[in-house]
Amino acid sequence: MAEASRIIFHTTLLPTLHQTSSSLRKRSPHTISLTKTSPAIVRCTISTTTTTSSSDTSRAPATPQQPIPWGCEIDSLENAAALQKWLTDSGLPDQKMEIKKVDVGERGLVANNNIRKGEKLLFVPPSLVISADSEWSFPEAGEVLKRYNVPDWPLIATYLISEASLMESSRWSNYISALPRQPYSLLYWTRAELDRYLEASQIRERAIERINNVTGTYNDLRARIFSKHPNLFPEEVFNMETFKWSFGILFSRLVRLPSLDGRVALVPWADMLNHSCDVETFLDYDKSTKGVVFTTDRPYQPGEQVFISYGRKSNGELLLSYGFVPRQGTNPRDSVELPLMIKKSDKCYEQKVEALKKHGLSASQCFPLQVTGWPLELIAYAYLAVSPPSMSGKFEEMASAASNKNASNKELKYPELEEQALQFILDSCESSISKYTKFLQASGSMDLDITSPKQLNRKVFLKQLAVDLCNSEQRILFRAQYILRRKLRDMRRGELKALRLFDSVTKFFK
Ligand SMILES: C[S@@+](CC[C@H](N)C(=O)[O-])C[C@H]1O[C@@H](n2cnc3c(N)ncnc32)[C@H](O)[C@@H]1O
Repeated sequence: MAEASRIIFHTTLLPTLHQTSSSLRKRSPHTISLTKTSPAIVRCTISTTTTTSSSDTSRAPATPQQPIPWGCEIDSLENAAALQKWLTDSGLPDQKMEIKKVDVGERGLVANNNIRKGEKLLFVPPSLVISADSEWSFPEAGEVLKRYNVPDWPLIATYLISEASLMESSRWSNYISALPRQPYSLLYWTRAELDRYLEASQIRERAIERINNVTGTYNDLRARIFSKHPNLFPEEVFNMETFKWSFGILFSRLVRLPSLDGRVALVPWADMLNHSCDVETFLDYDKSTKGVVFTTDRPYQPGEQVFISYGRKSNGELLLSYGFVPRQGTNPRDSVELPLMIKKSDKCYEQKVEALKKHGLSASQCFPLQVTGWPLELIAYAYLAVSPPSMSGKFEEMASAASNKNASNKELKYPELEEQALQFILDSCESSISKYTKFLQASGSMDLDITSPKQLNRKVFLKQLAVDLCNSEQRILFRAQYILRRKLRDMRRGELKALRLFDSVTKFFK
């Protein structure tokens, strides 16, 4: 599935983060009423008074918010048969899979026939795909958004809400009824939950940034477009709550199709496939069969769940967009963000920060560590951090290598700084490790303030996800710590040996 580029929200929609819940118009309590908005089309209006939508995530309420009135429970098969029938009636060819309850991912596609390795599956035709070009049931609403050049993500998010609110009147009603009412995603974690459970992980920052982007995007659409066309975009339907839902759906289901120039789309049916870190097969548009397909990288027997890859993502990224953490040690692409920083007490602090700024970096920067190693950029940053004033002539070169814009990508070598640079990275690793240890130790005694069983379930679930994430991230840090300590020990032993040799040689000449 596609990863939202952070730029997407900023292209034409500038996030303005000043709208607070108090400034939202007051409405009656959460109700579903069906209001005729055109002779042929019925639009569902919903209210969000019971929710506390806020641009400031720190104001988010501590309890889950009112569910939106469409979609279904995430683990429910209630609308799956209707979806499958509608897809078949609408041109989806016979399938070798069906929607079932599964062990991994709650609902998924399961083989009902033998499937060979290298076989193409799905063949979802373009008419069953939702993209920025899809026809709107309310064409006027689509035309307005296109006039304002709204980028694909917010456009599709608005489209989904518009179609969902039409209930049975939308051609996508069977699809939308089978979508989760509350997608698993960090968008649904409150600020307090992010602070509490993800304190040790850099994913917390990413989640806050993402929530703020979604809020900013909605506020911008509202200020620039919705408020000027209230008949097309009534606030009862197009509000923060429904946008959170639609962005949650997009983050967890939208796919980028490389053969269609990387265009993004929701692909009903294909989006029932769950992710496996072992699988190396991705969805794409197949020009020869004119459908969205994937090619199996292994055989499946009837009854076996079929998987695709959502991309080479770390466990943190999977939690951020899809709301799950793979079992520890099963994700070869797993990584952890290691924060590094130039100390304010550094004699060359200003010069170093200046050099970093020139290359789009700052005094504190995160780099990904994998079990298999770390990027050259991280080493370059570490060299810069430990460089003495006598090496100021090299700051520019180091900063350039620390940014991934360094075209040659060749490793910098400063033997005189190597030991200090490795020690610097080790110190950063150990400081991160201690944050994880603190969280993991405290996690056993958390959640004593629970007042209801529903709250308990949510808290236990979120805590388990956080514990799984922290264990997997800490494991990578432990590995890096082991390697760094060994390298430093070898280096220091080597130096000691050289020193002893030098000592005996000087004695010899005495
Ligand atoms: C594209 S949808 C897949 C279909 C989904 N299971 C459903 O029932 O709608 C992505 C969502 O499926 C679930 N999922 C996918 N792969 C998973 C996995 N390996 N482990 C746990 N949950 C998974 C997550 O809830 C994720 O947000």
